[in-house]
Amino acid sequence: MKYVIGIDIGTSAVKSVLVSAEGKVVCEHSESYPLHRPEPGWSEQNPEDWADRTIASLRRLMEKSEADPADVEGLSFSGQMHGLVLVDSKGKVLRPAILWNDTRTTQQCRKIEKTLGSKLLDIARNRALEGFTLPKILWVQEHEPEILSQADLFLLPKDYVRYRLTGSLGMDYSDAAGTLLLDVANKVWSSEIAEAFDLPLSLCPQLVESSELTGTLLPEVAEAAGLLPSTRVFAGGADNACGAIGAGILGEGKTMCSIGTSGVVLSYESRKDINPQGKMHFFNHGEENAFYVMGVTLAAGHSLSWFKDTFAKEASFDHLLEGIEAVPAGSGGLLFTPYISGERTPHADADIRGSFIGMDSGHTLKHFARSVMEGITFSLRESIDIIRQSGKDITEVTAIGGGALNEVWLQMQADIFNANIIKLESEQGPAMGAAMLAAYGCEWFSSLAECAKVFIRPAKTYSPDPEQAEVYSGLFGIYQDVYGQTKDLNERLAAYRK
Ligand SMILES: Nc1ncnc2c1ncn2[C@@H]1O[C@H](COP(=O)(O)OP(=O)(O)O)[C@@H](O)[C@H]1O
Ligand SMILES: O=C(CO)[C@@H](O)[C@H](O)COP(=O)(O)O
Repeated sequence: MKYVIGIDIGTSAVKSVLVSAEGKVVCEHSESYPLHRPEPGWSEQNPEDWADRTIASLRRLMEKSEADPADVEGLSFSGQMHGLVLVDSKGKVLRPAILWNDTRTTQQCRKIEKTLGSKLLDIARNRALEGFTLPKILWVQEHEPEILSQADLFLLPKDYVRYRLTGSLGMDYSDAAGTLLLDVANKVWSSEIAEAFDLPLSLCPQLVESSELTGTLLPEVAEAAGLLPSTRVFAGGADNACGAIGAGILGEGKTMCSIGTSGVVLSYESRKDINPQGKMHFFNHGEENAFYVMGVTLAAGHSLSWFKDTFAKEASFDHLLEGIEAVPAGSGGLLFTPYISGERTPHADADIRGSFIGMDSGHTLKHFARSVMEGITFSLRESIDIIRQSGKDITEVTAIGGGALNEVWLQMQADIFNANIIKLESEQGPAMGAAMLAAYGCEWFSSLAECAKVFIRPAKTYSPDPEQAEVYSGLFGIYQDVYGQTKDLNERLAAYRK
């Protein structure tokens, strides 16, 4: 039996899957790591935690599966996007990584817009958002110049882990697209953007394709991970690009919805010359010379995990959501907006915060839990609508991420999106996509699409219930009004956020 391994460096944990040549996930293992919030709006992780937990996760995967290490032909990565890792010329990390959901960089975003004007959308194809990497580099330039002056390279989370496992440095196009330093259509670093902010182009790592061979495991890493030093390591991609591969979003007309820490609605795009004018993200795919458009809910799964940790800490997700189907659609008039860390799509607003509207003395913990799930899903529906308005037909959506573990949530997605929802055998889309990149890199298949025919296993389809869809359609209008009605209140409350 031969295998590949996919590793997803998520925000909450690293997840590893061992996948057979038939595309079956024979074993999976997850190791979590902390997220630090030293100031309101900041979000940091220690890159060493990612590397350490990845090696531990590989060791446990090999021990649990009892697979022969000689049968593991290759591995690859998926990683949370945009996080800034600065390393010196010896590869030493210079400060904690600043993550995708850190919103300290509003001023730097305004500076980017002012300096580049329309060139930003022409070259990087995306607007300046707090989560992206260039604003983070400019924040370090302004607030910690002594750190930036020591930096030899910037890396993204999975690139740092790959470097620690193989000793080789590089970044793939799908992740580079989320930095705002890439000329997305032409697949080169933009000297124009770098020069505009006095950044040397040498700060940007060598660019590679996601399926490119980048080396083999360092002997000491191989020993610690229970693998062979000859194991081939392929570059990998952004978690959303890998999620797209793992969900089979490999052709026009295909759409996925991922509910991880963030929430994402993503549609395949083959044209490199479209410019969504910043309404949606537009990034390079992990498939060569393909792209995708995407909308992001900053706190999707995070809203539910925040709710659980705050109000039902001892409960598991399954326990918290047990019986949730008995609460009617609309949660008895309780409406939640998932803006607990600000929002991206359609409201690029780092200052907005969440609300529960319509609290009633009859509401129970279950009403609140259901309204959190509904609010998250309404937010994702806003991205579905923008993609539909751009001319794409969305009748079927593949669901991945931790949120796809709950059947009621899958049905809710069908009802709120008014589309069929496909659940796959494994919800581990990004890790599966990384495993597929390794399988393609190992030349088991002639293309990712051929690999998808074998590796992607639909398990169940959820179709919209017309009555529920009708109820949700009415509520969606009310949901959409909450942003405008709470914006000013939240701006006034911002002074009290300490
Ligand atoms: N059993 C479950 N039912 C519903 N939602 C779940 C369940 N388990 C996890 N989740 C949701 O999935 C999220 C984690 O998803 P995951 O894809 O692992 O995230 P990430 O890749 O960002 O680390 C949690 O924040 C939670 O909201
Ligand atoms: O910022 C984005 C995409 O632009 C996020 O989607 C991150 O890539 C993190 O993803 P998860 O940890 O939620 O999978």
